[in-house]
Amino acid sequence: MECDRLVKRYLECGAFKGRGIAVFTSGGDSQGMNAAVRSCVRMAIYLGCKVYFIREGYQGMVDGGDNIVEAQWASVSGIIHKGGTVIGSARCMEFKERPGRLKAAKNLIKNGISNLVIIGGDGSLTGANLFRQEWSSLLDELSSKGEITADQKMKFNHLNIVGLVGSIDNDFCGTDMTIGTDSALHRIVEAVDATTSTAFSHQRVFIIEVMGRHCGYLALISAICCEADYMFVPEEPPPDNWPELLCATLIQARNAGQRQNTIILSEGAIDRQGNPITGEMVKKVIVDAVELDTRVTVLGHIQRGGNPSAFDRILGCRMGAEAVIALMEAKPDADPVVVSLEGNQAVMLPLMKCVEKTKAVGQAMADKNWQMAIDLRGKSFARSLETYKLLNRYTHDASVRNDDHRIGVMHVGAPACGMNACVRAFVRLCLHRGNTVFGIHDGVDGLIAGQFQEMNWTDVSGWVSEGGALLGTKRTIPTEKIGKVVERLKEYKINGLLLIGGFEAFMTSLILTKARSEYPELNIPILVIPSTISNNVPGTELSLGSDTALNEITEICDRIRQSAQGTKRRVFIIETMGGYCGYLATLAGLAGGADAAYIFEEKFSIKDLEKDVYHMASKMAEGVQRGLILRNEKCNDNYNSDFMYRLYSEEGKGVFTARVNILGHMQQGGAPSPFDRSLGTKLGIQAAKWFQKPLAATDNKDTSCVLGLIKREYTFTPIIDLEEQTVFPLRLPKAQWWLKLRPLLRILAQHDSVYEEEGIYMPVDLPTNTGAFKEFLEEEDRIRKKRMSVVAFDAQAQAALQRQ
Ligand SMILES: Nc1ncnc2c1ncn2[C@@H]1O[C@H](COP(=O)(O)OP(=O)(O)OP(=O)(O)O)[C@@H](O)[C@H]1O
Ligand SMILES: O=P(O)(O)OC[C@H]1O[C@](O)(CO)[C@@H](O)[C@@H]1O
Ligand SMILES: [Mg+2]
Repeated sequence: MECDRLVKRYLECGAFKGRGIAVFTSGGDSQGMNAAVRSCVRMAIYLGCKVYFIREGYQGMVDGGDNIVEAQWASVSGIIHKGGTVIGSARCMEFKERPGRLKAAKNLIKNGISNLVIIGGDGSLTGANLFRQEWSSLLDELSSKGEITADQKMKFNHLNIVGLVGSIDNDFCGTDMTIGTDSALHRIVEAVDATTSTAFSHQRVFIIEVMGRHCGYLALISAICCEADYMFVPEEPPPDNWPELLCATLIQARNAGQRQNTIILSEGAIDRQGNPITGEMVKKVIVDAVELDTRVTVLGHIQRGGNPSAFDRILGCRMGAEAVIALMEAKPDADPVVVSLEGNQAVMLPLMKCVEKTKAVGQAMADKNWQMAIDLRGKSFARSLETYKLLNRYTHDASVRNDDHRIGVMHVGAPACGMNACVRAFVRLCLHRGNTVFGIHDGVDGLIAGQFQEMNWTDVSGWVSEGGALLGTKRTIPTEKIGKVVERLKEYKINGLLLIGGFEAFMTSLILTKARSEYPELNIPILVIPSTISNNVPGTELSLGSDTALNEITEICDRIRQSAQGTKRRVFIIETMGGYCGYLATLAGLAGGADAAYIFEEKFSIKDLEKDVYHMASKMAEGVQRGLILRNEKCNDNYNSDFMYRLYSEEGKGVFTARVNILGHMQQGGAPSPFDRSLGTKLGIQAAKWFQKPLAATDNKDTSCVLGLIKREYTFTPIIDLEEQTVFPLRLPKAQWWLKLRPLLRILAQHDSVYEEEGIYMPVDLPTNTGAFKEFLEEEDRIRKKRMSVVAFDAQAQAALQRQ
């Protein structure tokens, strides 16, 4: 099987021996900062650097002393699941002035540090850039005052900096997501789901104020995720007559049968004159004009609290490692970079350009150039804004009507979170364009049985927050039943079909498309939206529902590990779903800080298992109490969960005990994650737009596609083209982008084999004068020593047991 390994980076262990590097967190804390700190420390140690924490952000740098401490591998153990930042963060006024920065420079040089990883927001990164620009003049001043030696001045004449954007606000231009934003959205969505139920009981209006400073991202996405009736964001102040518009919207919703309303207000919301719009102002408007019972809830710092989401942990891991590599490879004359995320790819962007662009948004807002502010926030922001507006208009769009369109929407496969949001958005936009939409219940079986429901605007109200598949779903594919499917489609005059589901939806579409020559009635546009927790459908990098599943697994792993507190050394073997696809096991392994994640795509032998068991034992010997091993349900028929349990139990005797957890259907999740809600909504919109073309009968391959997310773009790929990109017996796409994350998972788990793999599996006739051969020997030596320490520990433990 072909794997997407193109992006694999080869870096030798110890390649940058002796370099001094420091990592710190600054500005408002955010969830995921710990994952980034952990990753920086471990990658730096892997590369042979001496790595320091600077506690309390710039304040610790200015104060020096105990605030600058060397970090060890174990210093970052057991922190990945924690919110906030274990090394502290601060807003430091002293650093804004030169004397403060002078003290900071002296403290860094005293500790031999001239490489900095800054994890913070735009302010922190601006400060770091200024510091770097001033560095040589600061050194001149320190040297002239005799506070550093000439040697030190020479040795540390250059300051390298790399930025990681850690902030819940997602206000930094250049990255799709800043570390912490996704977790803040989790908090907001949980809170709004909670207020919605009480609002329903009392028929109330809730105005929820969310953070974000001058950026409306959190407000905008949470408005989409929570079906808010009205929203205020700073980048697009409401029209001057907003009080009337707002009240009319609320009344319209009530007339349509809604018992409650949600209004999302960004803390930075302003009117078109630039004056703040507050929760109390909005409340007064509603109470005075329409006398609805209204409450204001300010979510405040709750949004910055709690455990990081799976996404933020993974983002922190990826960005942290990339930052250290970028720092080590930085040339003195090159511009400093910020590590960003573009789609699924980590990219390095010029830090100052991003800071300037970020500042330009503020300027555009100050100039009341709202369109410019939106454009500068990026395409995704503008698209989200459009999505929100489209779904909140109750009126039909008279300008673009397609009244002859009769489109069916159904699920095929297992339920996945986000499916309902997708149906809601699809139904509403289609209705908006004058189409007739039929919800087909219970998949292909329901279609054949004629379970068609004509959908109205209000039929899908409240669907975004619902897990599972409200239309019902089944795994049946129409192999032997094409004739019956065609009969029903004809009966209901269906001239377009949307399938939202997993590999079975893909198969159904392929079967129907291939049957077009036999059944001309199937010459209708057919679209598949991949939606499965397994993330195994070709034509997309991410399928709907997989983010919720990942969060479920991550949370369960946290709980399982915690359950062993007080228990002596224990290893948990956790089996995840996914069929043959190792996506969930790998990503949950990264998010959970797992020691290993076994997947089908990456072959492993008994030797690997043996090595991992010894590795685990040696970690335990060094004081680690708990181990986490993930295995995908189909990673290997013979080395199944029971086998692994027995292996770990047997080999761990006297050192640790083992337990197995097979997670099963709980991975499908309860309430959808914010990402799945918003992805489902956006995919539904894209699908509805796709169907607005004339629905002419044609067997053109472009009329049967998969709608996926590829490199952050919504992409329509003809299903016929995807056939050759698929391994059908394994139900897998041939290329899977996430396989490139495997080496990182192993490095962060201190899995020595990873980057020396070539060394270990080297042919025996390797010339002995090569570096690779030397590495091979060193690796052998390391493993041998580890084994000895395990054996020694084992003997000690056994002796102790005998004494009892
Ligand atoms: N222009 C600047 N020059 C020097 N230092 C700065 C500058 N701007 C910010 N800093 C330093 O960075 C710290 C954090 O900045 P700020 O409070 O703007 O938060 P941030 O990094 O933007 O994060 P967030 O906005 O997410 O809270 C400041 O307290 C200060 O120490
Ligand atoms: O924690 P503090 O200092 O009260 O700052 C709150 C601000 O920090 C953030 O949480 C992050 O920048 C903003 O959303 C909010 O305006
Ligand atoms: Mg900021």
